Amino acid sequence: MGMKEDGPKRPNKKLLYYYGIILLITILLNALVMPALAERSVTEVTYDTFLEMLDKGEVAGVKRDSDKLSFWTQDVQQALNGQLSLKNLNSENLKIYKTGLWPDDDLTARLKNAGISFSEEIPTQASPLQNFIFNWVLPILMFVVIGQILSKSMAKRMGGMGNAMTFGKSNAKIYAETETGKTFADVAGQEEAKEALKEIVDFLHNPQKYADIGAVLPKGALLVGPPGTGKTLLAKAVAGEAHVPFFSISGSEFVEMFVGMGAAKVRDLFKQANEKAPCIVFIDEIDTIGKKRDGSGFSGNDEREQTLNQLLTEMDGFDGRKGVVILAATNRPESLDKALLRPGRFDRRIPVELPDLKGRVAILKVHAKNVKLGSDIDFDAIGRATSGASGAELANIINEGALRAVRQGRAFVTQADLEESVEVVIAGYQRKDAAVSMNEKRIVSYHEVGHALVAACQSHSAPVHKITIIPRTSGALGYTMQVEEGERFLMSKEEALNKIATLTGGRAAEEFIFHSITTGASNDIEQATKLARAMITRYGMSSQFGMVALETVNNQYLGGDTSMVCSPETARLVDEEVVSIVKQQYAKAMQILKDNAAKLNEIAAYLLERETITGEEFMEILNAGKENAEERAEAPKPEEMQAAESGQENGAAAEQNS
Ligand SMILES: Nc1ncnc2c1ncn2[C@@H]1O[C@H](COP(=O)(O)OP(=O)(O)OP(=O)(O)O)[C@@H](O)[C@H]1O
Ligand SMILES: [Zn+2]
Repeated sequence: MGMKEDGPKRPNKKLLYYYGIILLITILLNALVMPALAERSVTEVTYDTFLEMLDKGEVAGVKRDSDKLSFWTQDVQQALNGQLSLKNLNSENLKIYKTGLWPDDDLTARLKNAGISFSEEIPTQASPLQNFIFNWVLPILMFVVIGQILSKSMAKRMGGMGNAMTFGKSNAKIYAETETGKTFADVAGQEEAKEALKEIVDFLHNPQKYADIGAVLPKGALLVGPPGTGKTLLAKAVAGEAHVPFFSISGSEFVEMFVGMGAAKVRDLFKQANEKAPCIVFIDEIDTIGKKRDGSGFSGNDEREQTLNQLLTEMDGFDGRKGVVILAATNRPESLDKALLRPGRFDRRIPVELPDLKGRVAILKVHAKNVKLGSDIDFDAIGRATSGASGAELANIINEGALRAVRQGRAFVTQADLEESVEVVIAGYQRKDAAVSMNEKRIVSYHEVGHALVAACQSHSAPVHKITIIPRTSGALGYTMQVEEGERFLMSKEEALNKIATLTGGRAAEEFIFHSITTGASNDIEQATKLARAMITRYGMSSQFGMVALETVNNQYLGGDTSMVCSPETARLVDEEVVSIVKQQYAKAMQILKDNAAKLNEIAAYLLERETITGEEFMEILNAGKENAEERAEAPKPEEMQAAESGQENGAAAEQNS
């Protein structure tokens, strides 16, 4: 375990270097700069000027060198004798002169007569000690003081590492949170993750039990999932349940440091963790240091690599039986260096997925625990309307709802508050001041009703929950919200096609009614294209290619950017099929709108007047005077508010008004 000795050694070495440099500077000053300065203050005069000054009695001391004669005035002599304070030495009248040597035999006698001191050697200053102090001790002391001040301020910038001279001993308080105060009860849903973590809690409670039987628990577990799903919360809950200290640091904190500091920080973290064992060490965003090392040799990020290597060394080095458990979180597991995932390191992987309907309802309830609720609250409805929302977003929805209640001067939260805050979280706040022209509002009305009508007239799409043309801060000028009735896991090919048709419904309505189109459909277009492409390349729903993966998803949890894994020729065919799918669905949507032109006009006018209509109102108008109305109502569809879902109509129309 080299790490223990390594820590303190490093700063000592640094200190030595530093003092070495100070010494060097001082020597240089004394050897080069001082004489040069002294040389400057010597004025060269002719020999007869010397004689003249000598006659006038201005010369107080003379020194003979092999090649020159130096002499000086009374003031200098006094200074040399220590009778004058040093600060006067610089003044004008304190001059040392020199002149060439002249064969002058009676000079000695004349000097003697005049009582002038003369020598072969320049008389040393009165106090050699003083000289020593000024030339050596003071400069060195000064450097030491400056060094201390600099290192302190440097340490401060590095996030309170304390004294830079003692890097190895930075204070525990930065990471440690002795009691997190969180328990598994604070984490709603995530039952599998909790189950997997319970073993770790048990181990921390009773390491001896595991040691006795010879079992070794994994040193580390990797929490993997999309942002905001409660990974940090789970790690805290483990520490809370086990009543052990919680050391937390984010991967990015390691990398922002100076070269070598990341590795030092890792060493430091583990040293402290070892001292406080049993404990939890939580490393958030581990991907920032744990990224795959590219074997390209010319790596632009030595610092990161060094930090990662140090982390691996530490993980191998420490004794798992002591009770230090390392939890790390990431939402880009695919980018992690394989070395991190080897046995003895983060060999246990705990998925922390987006909550399902049950999970969402549970999370809403957990966060509503301390919120005063009205009697009309229906968490189930909110849960259904928030498919795809993360725990963090759900927590936010509850809080937004409570804030809205306060704004409206109520003492409790109503269902309307929560419904509005769902929309705030999805699409931003209402923009009441947005100056959307009447003409644009009309276009938006038709666009949204177009979506809704196409959705409602197809058998396999989620019921319309709400249509609104109130602009939102996200730039949406309106949107149609579809909410499925239950949990949803699979999508059939037919449903996928219908979804594309629904997405094209907005643009189709614009074209049908106004014979001109706007930029308002950009988001619809993007989503329709994405889905059509995925059907072909990932879901095997293309008759042309069948069950062949033509794309890989690079990032499972973050937006899922993909890359094609096929020949350029195939890629071209895929593009063609994407175009053809979207075109077909657009034609289908257009046909639906043409068949229901009267309803389209009627509902759009109603929406324009009301600005927001509910799914029931929509269906009522749609079904009025229709015989086959019940057809749709009989096909209850599972949840999933289609992300088009709430289609945000961004685009130039929005930009013009903002
Ligand atoms: N399952 C859950 N139960 C209760 N609250 C949750 C849950 N998931 C998330 N939250 C809420 O969301 C907040 C943010 O979650 P947390 O920071 O743990 O997410 P994370 O997965 O670590 O996110 P990131 O990947 O962005 O770091 C929590 O503080 C909590 O309020
Ligand atoms: Zn749209």
